[in-house]
Amino acid sequence: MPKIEIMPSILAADMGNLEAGIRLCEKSGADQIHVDVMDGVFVPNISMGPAVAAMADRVTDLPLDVHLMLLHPQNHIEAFAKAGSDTILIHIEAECDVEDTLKKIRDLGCRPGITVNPPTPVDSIFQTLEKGLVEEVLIMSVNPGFGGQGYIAGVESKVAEIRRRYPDMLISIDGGIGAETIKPAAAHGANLFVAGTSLFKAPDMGKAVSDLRASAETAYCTAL
Ligand SMILES: O=C(CO)[C@H](O)[C@H](O)COP(=O)(O)O
Repeated sequence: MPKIEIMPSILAADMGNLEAGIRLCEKSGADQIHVDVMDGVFVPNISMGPAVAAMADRVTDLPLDVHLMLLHPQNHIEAFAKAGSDTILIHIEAECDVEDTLKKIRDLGCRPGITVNPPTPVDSIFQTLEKGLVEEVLIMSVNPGFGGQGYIAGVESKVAEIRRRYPDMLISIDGGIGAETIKPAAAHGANLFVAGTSLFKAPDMGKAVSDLRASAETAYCTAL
């Protein structure tokens, strides 16, 4: 079984005290910090930029998994690499030369990742995977732009298809992940789980992280 990792999305943190939110993730046993970057064009919302990623990098030793919901990610990867990102994910739907941008992310010393929106067929990313340009696939289980949305059931078939073709790939799922929805996602082969609302609204984030991890591990094993 691949390592199950829980990645809190700091989009759901109190923006008035983001540093405390990041420290809470670390104290709660999270594995990585997920940073949601929105440009108000690719998605109808604006969130955070490289300065926030740099702050996160200063306050935690956890890896930063940076999700660029940007129409033109190629213009910003250098800034996010400099800010201390460990993984930089771009969208297959972005207006850029996707292969070239993934190569540049790797050249900048980061792990390149590719993200797929709910309406986009999974085979759209196969060429990038075949060419070995991707180290993490992120399957969106909500239409991107806002936290706190409901999980779109059925996207797990994309996870299963990637896991079948690429048994060693890191596969993350993002959107509406909580105690129940993590189970089908894990049972279909996801091993990295982004959770915003369910973790930041939990009365005890440490318990919520352990419970999510335990549910995912059980669901993953049961499916084998
Ligand atoms: O990418 C995102 C939104 O575009 C968020 O990461 C995602 O929605 C997680 O938040 P929540 O767990 O609250 O759904």
